[in-house]
Amino acid sequence: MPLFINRNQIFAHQVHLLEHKLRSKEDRILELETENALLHLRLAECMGKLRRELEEDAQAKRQLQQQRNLQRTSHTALTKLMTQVQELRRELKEVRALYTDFSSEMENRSKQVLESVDCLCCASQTLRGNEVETLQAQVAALERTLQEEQEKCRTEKMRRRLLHNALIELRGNIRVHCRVRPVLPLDGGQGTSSVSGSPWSQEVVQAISDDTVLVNCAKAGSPIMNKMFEFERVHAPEDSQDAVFEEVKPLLTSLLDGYNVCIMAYGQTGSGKTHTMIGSQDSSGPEQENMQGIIPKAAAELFRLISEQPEGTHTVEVSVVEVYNNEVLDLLAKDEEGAAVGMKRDVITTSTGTSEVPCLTHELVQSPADVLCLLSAVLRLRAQSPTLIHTDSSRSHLIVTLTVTSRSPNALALARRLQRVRQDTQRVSHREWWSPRCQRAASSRRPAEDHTLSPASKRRPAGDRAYSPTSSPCLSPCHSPCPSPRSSISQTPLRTKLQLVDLAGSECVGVSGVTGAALWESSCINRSLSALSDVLGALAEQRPHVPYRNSKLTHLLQDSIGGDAKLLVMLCVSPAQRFLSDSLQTLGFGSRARQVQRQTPNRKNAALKMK
Ligand SMILES: Nc1ncnc2c1ncn2[C@@H]1O[C@H](COP(=O)(O)OP(=O)(O)OP(=O)(O)O)[C@@H](O)[C@H]1O
Repeated sequence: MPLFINRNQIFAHQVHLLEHKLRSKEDRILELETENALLHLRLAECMGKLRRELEEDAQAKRQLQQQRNLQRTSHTALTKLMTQVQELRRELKEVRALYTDFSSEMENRSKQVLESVDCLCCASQTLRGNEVETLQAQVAALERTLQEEQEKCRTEKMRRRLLHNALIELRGNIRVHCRVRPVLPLDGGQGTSSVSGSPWSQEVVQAISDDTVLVNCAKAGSPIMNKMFEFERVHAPEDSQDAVFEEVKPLLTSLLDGYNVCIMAYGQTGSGKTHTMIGSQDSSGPEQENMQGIIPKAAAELFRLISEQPEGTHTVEVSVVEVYNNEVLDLLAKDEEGAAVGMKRDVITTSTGTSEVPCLTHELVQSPADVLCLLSAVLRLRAQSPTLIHTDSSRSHLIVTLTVTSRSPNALALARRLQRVRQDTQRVSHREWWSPRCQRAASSRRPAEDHTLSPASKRRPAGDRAYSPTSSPCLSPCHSPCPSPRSSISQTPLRTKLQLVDLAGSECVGVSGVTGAALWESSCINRSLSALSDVLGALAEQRPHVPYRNSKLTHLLQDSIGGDAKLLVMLCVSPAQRFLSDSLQTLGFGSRARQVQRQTPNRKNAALKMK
């Protein structure tokens, strides 16, 4: 073994030892770090657990608080309930007490009543026969008084109506009635078969009294906005055909007093014009009579009135025309084989200024049944076609005219008076017209044939575009009374016309969904109705020029609208929301018609003098 230990070796040994120590320290550090990391992990886990536990704790506390709140509110509610139960018990006790009192009182009273009934029975048994008779007489007298009072009331009502009618006549012989029909499946829109369930069929037009219609114009969801319209008579949906006719009937007596009468139904498509004027055709038997409209009922009433006149003094002729696509068709005309065909006719203005349809077929009728027979034959010819609104939509205006010729002594005298009045009026206006100044103006402006024209037609303003120079003194010897010398008027019968008009309905083509030929029909209908509206507007504003000739319809009805006929416009309206704007338009038309102030006719004065 060497004695000397190399220092280097010692150092190396020490270094080795130190390195060993270092390594073991490093291992220890590594171990400690690993431990530290594990401890961190465990700490994090513990922290998470602790946080969760804290949250659960907080939630449990919240739930506890909620439960406590719930307990508190339920306790309060329970207390209230208990108080209410106590109050109810108290009230029940009071009611029971009241009931007991009441029942005992009732018992007492019924006992008293029974006693008094017993007494009365005894008394009645003891009543002498003549006392009973006195009582019976008193009852009879009371009943009589009641009947008298009822009669007085009826007379008073009638007097009021007559006064009302007189007032209307003073206002110008135009009266406007309105009929609101019931809500029908067609109001609900296409494909709807029931009246309920569709917002369109909501009732917005209502007859609120005998003479007032109320319209709720508000849109869905917005506040109520009402408009009121007043007419001479307003019929509610439940009013029957008879009730409607009763209000029209008094007009017919005027026919025999020398007035022309015109009854015209106006309204949008499907509003009930045909139902009102002609009636329902699909029912049979006695029911059919109730469903008859104004035309058949008016014919029956006319013949009834005639039956009260001296026998054989009155004749009635019927003519029926249709205004279809602004053409006048004679529905009673027959072809060579005798088949009914709608034959085209013209409308002209006669020398007396009245409108006339030359060559129009007039059928002599002897009874209302004859009129019905003719009517049902011509209705087959009338243009009809289905639209989205109405399956039997009339595509034309129908004008049924009953001309009454009266030869009774009274009528002949009245006719003489009328002729004289007319001749005098014409002479005066002729003198006014044919003044030297006018002569000069006329000779410079008009061709030679003009002096065949009547003063009435000469006075027509130049703006009236259909001015006809072809007028002759008498175009239709049978149906246009013309001015004649005084010697020839002595036997002229009295002729009056009853015109019954079922107008075609106005329609919005977007809603009715018409195309092709029906679209053209629609535009013709709307144009003629707006011409009618223009005529009324011009008359209401008393404009010098009234555009009768803008349409065949207004030209045909010229005498009835602007002349001295008694005119009744029957406005037909649907009550439903779907047709609100159409209904407003119809009611506006009626209001305009009411504003027309016509001159009191000369024939009225003559008729009054006759009486
Ligand atoms: N007051 C009413 N009561 C019961 N039903 C009615 C009434 N008015 C109309 N109707 C019914 O409503 C429908 C349409 O009526 P109507 O044919 O008279 O309409 P309109 O006005 O003549 O239509 P259009 O102008 O299109 O010919 C018909 O089925 C008719 O029976």
